[in-house]
This record gives sequence, structure tokens and C-alpha cells, in this order.
Amino acid sequence: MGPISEFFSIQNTEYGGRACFSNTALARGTVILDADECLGESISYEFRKEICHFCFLYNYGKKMKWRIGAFEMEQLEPGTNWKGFRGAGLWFCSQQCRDAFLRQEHVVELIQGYENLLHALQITQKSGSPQKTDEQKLNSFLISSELIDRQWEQLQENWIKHVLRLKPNKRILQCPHITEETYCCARSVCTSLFQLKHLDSTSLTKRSFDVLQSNELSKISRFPILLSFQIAVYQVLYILLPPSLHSQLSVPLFRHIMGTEYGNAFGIWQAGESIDDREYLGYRLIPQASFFNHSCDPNIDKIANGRKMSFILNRDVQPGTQLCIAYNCNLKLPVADRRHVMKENWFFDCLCEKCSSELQTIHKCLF
Ligand SMILES: C[S@@+](CC[C@H](N)C(=O)[O-])C[C@H]1O[C@@H](n2cnc3c(N)ncnc32)[C@H](O)[C@@H]1O
Repeated sequence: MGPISEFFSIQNTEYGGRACFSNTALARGTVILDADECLGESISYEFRKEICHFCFLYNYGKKMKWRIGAFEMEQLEPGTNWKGFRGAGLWFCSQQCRDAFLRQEHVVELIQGYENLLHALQITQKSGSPQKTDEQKLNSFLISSELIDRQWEQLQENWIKHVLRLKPNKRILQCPHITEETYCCARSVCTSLFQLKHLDSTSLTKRSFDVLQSNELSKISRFPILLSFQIAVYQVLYILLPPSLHSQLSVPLFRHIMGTEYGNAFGIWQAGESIDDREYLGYRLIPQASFFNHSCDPNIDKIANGRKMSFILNRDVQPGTQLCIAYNCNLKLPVADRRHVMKENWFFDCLCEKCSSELQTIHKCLF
């Protein structure tokens, strides 16, 4: 994959896949990585108007003032009729953030994708509630990788072939009911498809994304209902993406996006509150920053500043030291509770140095 930073390299560990190790002795305060290239983000539906879509500012529930209107769209793409444009479900904290968002090359494709999804959500919301899903039944399936593969094969063999046989104007009828969750997830995949389409294939983000660890099986095994949810998101995108992004959508890429976002995404949190009190606002995927393992005694602090995420050493380290961050967990909890949080939220048994040594101590006391 090539180097990510001059300060560290990625190596295998015995306990938890790959991790980052310092190349030299490093001093406390060293910024070992500044990352601002996001491959996708998802803002929770209830907070969609309260978070700046560009810098992720959240101002204690205040609605963001800036939107994109038909006027801005006409400037971006003159000659297209933008009457009836709904703003693509985007809110910004300032004109600067809105303009920075609009300055992205080819951004009209992305806005068109968001707008289609928003339009479809609004139609579904007007048409009343969907048939109730039998969550209990869906969650009782015994999941294996073969079963997941089979479901996707069936989608390709049956549903996609059926849709392709229909006239384009009839395909919309095959779109599943869109919930707020489907909408948010589809939007996030839409962003990833857009970014991946326009990223240089040798860029660090692209190279990192390609080799991210997928947690598809562990997550779906824990919540089998997610398999049908993900298939529904795929169907929504298949029907609603504009042609420029539709051409990017394939089952393997979609599965990689969905499988990797779960274990690698960074939460977007309300700033300035304690870990137990702050609001969870959404998440974003920053592939080059996704090779840090978790430690319950992390030597790296992660600081979010607008779109940028900085990773800063909180102590001096020797060459070859593993550089770890803390995933979202209250580190003051006892070892069993911390490990429970990691298992429930991140689907792994934490084997960081602190947990290993505390577990050994408990073991020695008991036996
Ligand atoms: C964000 S990724 C970190 C990079 C990952 N190790 C890799 O090879 O791509 C998170 C995954 O790393 C592993 N991991 C991270 N911290 C760990 C820990 N303290 N104990 C065990 N596994 C860990 C888990 O498999 C987790 O799902």
C-alpha cells in the first residue's frame, strides 16, 4: 500500500490484524497524521439540519442557515432546469462552507444523487408506513459467509435481471420502501461512490480504502436483519442513482463499502461534552486513518477540527512502539465492562496491553 506517514509504518500484530508502529523515537505532541480526505459520511437523520454538511459543526441544536438553491445550481450547470430543486438535503453553517462544498469538481453528480434520494424519501413519507418488517424473524437467521454470498447472488440473478428487462420509466416501481435509515445509508454510499470515481487510483485514500478490513460477517452475524437492510439500500441506489454514479455501483464494491464502514468509521460527536453525555451525530470514513488499533491506554489523541482529524502523541515513544487510539469507550470502566463495550460496538475482543495485563492479574488472583 505504501507509506501513510513518515512517522509510522503499518505492520501485523499477533492479536488484532495490522497496526501502526513508530519509525523512530517520537516526542509527546508530535502530530503523526493530519487527515481530511473523507470517503463518505453519514449524518443521522434527526440532526440533518443541525450539522454543517461540510465542516460538521454542531451548534447545540441550532438549525444551520445556509442551503443550496436553484440559483447556485444554475451557476454550476447553466442550461439545466433546476426549478423544483429541493436543496439535496444539505445544510451548511456558513457561506464559506457551502461554497467550499460546491467547489468540488463534478459536484453536480453528487448533488443530483442526493436530490434523487431525498425526493424518493419525501414521496415514501407521504405514502404512509410500509409493511411491518418481522425483525425478530430476520434476526433469527443463522448467518454464514455462504449465506451472505447466496443472498447477493440471488439479487443479481433475480431482481437485477428483472429490473433490466423493464422499461426505464417502470424501474422506479421496483424501488423498496425508503426509511430514514435507508436514506442516510444510501446517501453515505452515494458519497463514497462519487469520491471513489474521481479519486486518483494511486491516491493514499484510494489505496487505503482498497485494503481496509471488512467486518461484514461479524456485524451481520450479530444483527442478521442488516443483510436485508443492506440489500434494500443497494436496490434503492440501483434505481435512484443518476447514470454518472450508477455506473460505479457494483455488488463487490457496495459490500466493501458497507463492510468497512462499520469497523473503520470515526463517529461525529457533539464537542465539549463528556464521553457519556455527548450526542452521536453520525460517522465518517477516513481510510488513511483507519489502521490504528484501539488501546484502553492510548498513546495517541485524536482531535477533530472541522473536516480535519489530527492524531497527536500524548507521550514520548521509543522506535517500534505500537501507536494506538481509543475507540469510543469510557476508559475508566473496569476491564470486563470495557471489553463488553468493544465487543458490542466494534465486534472484537479487546486484547490491548492494558486489558491483557488486567485480565492476567484477575486470573492470577482467582487461580
Ligand atoms: C480500525 S481497524 C484497525 C486496523 C485493523 N487492525 C486492520 O488490520 O485493518 C479495527 C479492527 O482492528 C482490530 N483491533 C483493533 N484494536 C484491537 C484490540 N485492542 N484488540 C483486538 N483487536 C483489535 C479489530 O479487528 C477491529 O475490528
